[in-house]
Amino acid sequence: MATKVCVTIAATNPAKVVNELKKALVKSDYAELRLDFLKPSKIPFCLTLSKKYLDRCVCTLRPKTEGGKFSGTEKERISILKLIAEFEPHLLDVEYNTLRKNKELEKYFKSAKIQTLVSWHDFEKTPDMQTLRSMLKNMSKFSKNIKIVTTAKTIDDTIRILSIYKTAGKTNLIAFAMGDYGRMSRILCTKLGSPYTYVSLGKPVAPGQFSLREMRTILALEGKN
Ligand SMILES: O=C1C[C@@](O)(C(=O)O)C[C@@H](O)[C@@H]1O
Repeated sequence: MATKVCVTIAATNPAKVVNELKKALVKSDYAELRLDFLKPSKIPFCLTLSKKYLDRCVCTLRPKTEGGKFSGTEKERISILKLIAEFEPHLLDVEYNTLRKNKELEKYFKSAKIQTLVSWHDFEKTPDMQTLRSMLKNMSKFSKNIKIVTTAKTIDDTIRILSIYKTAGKTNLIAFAMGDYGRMSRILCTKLGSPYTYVSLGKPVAPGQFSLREMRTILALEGKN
């Protein structure tokens, strides 16, 4: 099966988002809409403009506490997350820490049968194996789609994050590390079971991201993509 990629789109106005989305989806399987890069008031219009592509989109509304840009209150963010859910994207990325603290939101997504991607990031390090394993276990209570993204400062960090695929069980796990040392994990995660890997359209949105062109070139070396 061909390896799948997802272009992160972090544009700051709805017209640009749709423009980049159209470009991205020519060569990418999915696109991630980083809706936290938009003013909250512009998000509904952006979703309407992107509507026909949303079945290939992962929607993300990352708060500042998790390395995102969302500028409104947490109450606003929760209500926008519910609005995004109504548009039924391919996946709705929701942080583990958001779901853990908000049982009502968890119930809402479950009863509306929303496909969530429960996510957790560490922008400083890659925790030890035991911590990673228990994160995976705890996150799997919320969704079968799980994303754990850490920061690698050594090759051992990169090997450790990739090692958690051994305990992924039936989950759809996306696990890799950011940073230069983590770059190889962005490729290898797809070989270990990740449903896709994140790339950029041009400039990296996160440390170590390959561009769509670079990743497609790397994957084509295998002859199956
Ligand atoms: O979680 C991720 C992965 C990412 O941080 C990356 O490192 O490619 C990019 C983010 O936009 C996305 O939500």
